[in-house]
Order: sequence, then C-alpha cells, then structure tokens
Amino acid sequence: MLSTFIAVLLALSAAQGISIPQLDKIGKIGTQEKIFRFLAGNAPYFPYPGDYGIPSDAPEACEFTQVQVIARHGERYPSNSSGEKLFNTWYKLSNYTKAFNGSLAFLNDDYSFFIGDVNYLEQETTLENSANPLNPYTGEMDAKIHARRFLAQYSALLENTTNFSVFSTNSERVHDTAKYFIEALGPQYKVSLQVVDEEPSSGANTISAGYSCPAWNGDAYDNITEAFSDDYLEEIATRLNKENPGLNLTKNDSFLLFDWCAFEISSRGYSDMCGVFTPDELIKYSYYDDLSSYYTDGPGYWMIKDVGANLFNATVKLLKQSEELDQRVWLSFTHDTDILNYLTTIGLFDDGRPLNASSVPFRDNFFHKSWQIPMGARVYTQKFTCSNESFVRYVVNDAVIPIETCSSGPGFSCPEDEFYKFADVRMQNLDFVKACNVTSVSNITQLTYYWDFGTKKYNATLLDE
Ligand SMILES: Cc1ncc(C[n+]2csc(CCOP(=O)(O)OP(=O)(O)O)c2C)c(N)n1
Repeated sequence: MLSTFIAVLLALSAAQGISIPQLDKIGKIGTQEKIFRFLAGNAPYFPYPGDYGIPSDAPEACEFTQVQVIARHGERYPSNSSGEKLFNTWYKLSNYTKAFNGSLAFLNDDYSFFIGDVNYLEQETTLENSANPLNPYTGEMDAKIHARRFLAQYSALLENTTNFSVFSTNSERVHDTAKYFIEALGPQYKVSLQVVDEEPSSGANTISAGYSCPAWNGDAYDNITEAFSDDYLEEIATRLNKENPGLNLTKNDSFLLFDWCAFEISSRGYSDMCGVFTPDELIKYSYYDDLSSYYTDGPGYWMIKDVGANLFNATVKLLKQSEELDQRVWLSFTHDTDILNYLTTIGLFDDGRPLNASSVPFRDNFFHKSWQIPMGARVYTQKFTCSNESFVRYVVNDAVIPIETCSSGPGFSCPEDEFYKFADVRMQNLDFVKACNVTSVSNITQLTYYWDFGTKKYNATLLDE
C-alpha cells in the first residue's frame, strides 16, 4: 500500500517539477516496519503485535456508552539530551576523512543528518520539519489518522455533544498531537483543549504523574538492569571500527545508533543506519529496553502501581459516572512513562514473573515495552451495554487485551460490577501521594481536571520537555 502511495506522490511531484531529495532511496520507505518493535518505542507507531483476534468493535447487540483514551504523543525527534549525544556521534562520523566501508557505506552518498535543526529536538515530526517530504511516519499524520479512525468507530458517542473537552499535558509535542487530532475531527466538533500543567507543582492534578513524583529513583534497580551483558554493543563498535580503521566508535556510540535508526525513520521515512545491526543485536537491545523499563516504570518497581493509580482511579470514577456525565468521550494525551505506569496499575501486562538479566527470555517474556507504548500509543477503555448489562474492556494499540481474571462478558469483556471489584483489588493499599512524597512539591492531592474543567481554566504555558 505504501509503495502505491509513493508511486502516486512521485508521479505528482514529477508533474509539478518538485525536486525530491534522495530519490534513489524512496523505495526503502515502508520496508523497515518489521523492526519497529525492536526499537525501544522510538520508531513509528505499530499496532500491538500480540493481538488475540478479538474485534475491537462493540460486540453483537451491544452499544458503546463511554470511551476513554489515554494516548502518547506521536512520532517525534530525539529529546534534547539524547539529541546532544547523537550530534556528537554524527560529528565523529562526519569528521572521518576516508570512505566508509561495510554497513556505514551509505554515509558516502551525500548523506545529510536527519536532524536538520537543533530546534526540532523534543518536537513532533511534521510534514514541514521532516528530512524527506515523502515521510509517511510523521507524528502529525499519525494523530490525524488516529482521529479519523476514532471517529469511524465512536462518532455515535458524540452525536449530541458537538462541544466537548480534550485533555493534554503542556509538553509541546503532547499538546501538538492533541491539536492535530482535534483538527482532523473536523469543524463540526467544537473542541476545547484543556492544557493541564505537568510541572511538579500540579501535584496529583496531572495527566503526567511521573513529573509529580520526587520519590521516584530511576536507578533503584540498576543492580539488576546493568547486569545485562552489553557485549553486543562492544561487538557492534568493534565490527564498525574494523571495517573503518581509525573511526574509534565506542559502545556508547553503538547504543546511540539504535536511536539514530529509530528516530530517523520518523523524520526521513527510512533509515540506512538500521542496516548496521544484526537481528540478534536488535533483539538484545530491545530486551534491554524491556528490562530497564520493567524496573524503572513497570511492574518491577514497587512504587509504580502507586504512581499509575492516580490516573487509573480517575478513569474508574469516570466509568462509574458514565450515565450522569454530559461527555461520553474522554481523550487525554501524555507521555510514554505515564501510560506505562497506568498499565502497570491495571496489570494488563504483568504476569507476575519478574524479568531477569541473565539472558533474553523468549517464551517467558510477556512484558514488551515497545508493544505497549510505541510513539502514538493509545490505550482505550471501552464501556458498552448489551441488553441492559454493562461491560468494560481495554484496547491497547488496536488490540483488545482482556483482563486475565475477568473476561466472561461479550468480546471477552469484564461485567461492570466485577470490573469495579477488580479495580478495588488492584488499588488496595496504593497511595500515589504518599509513595511519591507529592506533598514535598505540591499541596494538591486530588486529580480533578476531568470534573472541574468547566469552571477552572486549564491553559498551562507550553514546555519544551
Ligand atoms: C514514575 C516516574 N517518575 C519520574 C520519571 C522521570 N521521567 C523520565 S521521562 C519522563 C517523562 C516522559 O518523557 P519521555 O521519555 O521523553 O517520553 P515521551 O514524551 O517520548 O513519551 C519522566 C517524568 C519517570 N520516568 N517515572
């Protein structure tokens, strides 16, 4: 499908005399989608690979009564910190005076670095800032396509509500994703975007609980994660240095080349840097990302269930109030780690078996971080009624993921009352404010934005983070 799209664009561009850079490489767009899942959530969006085959439409004779969406922003450029390191690796490569050999030979062909401007760092990729005008993987298009798919499935829930609110953090890329999504819904909807501050001073009234969590320590489980062998990174550097004498790449450079590969695809539509890695190296890199995410923002860190409970508790409240609330559609945009924290509290991807660093587990690994929170990730909570009975279920990145202990309803959903019992058990003894020591940065201890946006204005200043 992508190749037809490209052929049409090429014909149109030729007819209009538009010159397209790197024409010879355009055929590569769409050929790298199989590796997206190995790139630590930095490659473009892909649907959840472990789909059980359950359709995400309302089951036969059932009708949606509420839908909630917690979404990550779309495809973006690297952050300031990883961008700075990437530029250094790029300088090392661009200062190499000999011709490149082996998998880096593409750098001989008039290569231009994919980050065209340092101001692109942290930002969404758009049609305007892409390194290639034919890039089909912009965050901008992803959000717009998502909006049209959302409407195709849920527009009945908006029938009598053309005025409604959508929620976003004040991170610029997150805000921009919400803005593109809203634009694509079309002019018949009068959407008001509530921009909720993600500064720690927001305390519990946030979509981004991670920023309100001073007690969180990203190094708490370093002893486990750092035990994972990084020999594969040494091997990459050794191989490239051998092919290109005097290049002196380090294992830190090797690690960054995975970022290069992932982020370049979101900007150029493809990346020749991805050709540097063997399949085994991609698998090891990907598992290291699962392992480190599991112990920093997932089930392996005791505190994370408390962090995610801030949002989970609010979403359960919205479900309980579905009959009374005017709005039946609740769309919220935030960061990857916040969604991972939320999923950890729900427990959808926690099979109780801790990940370990000794080797890559295959049969025993259910926790694939990039499958849960790729760029443009979207976690839907569906509530529907069938003959006066209500049910709840989750759809993660287009795949229905049943709750393991509660799936007796139609389409493997959970009967509403059982769902509330399930949620109570999951949140027993959890306390976001206490676990995170929220009161050391804010005196706000409740999440209220879903309920007080009508009276309180949420228009926080945008942040470059
Ligand atoms: C529970 C928790 N508290 C604090 C942090 C610190 N932290 C690191 S990244 C981040 C926000 C997410 O940013 P990024 O990794 O750039 O995600 P993206 O915007 O790409 O989704 C926060 C709050 C964390 N990861 N987890």
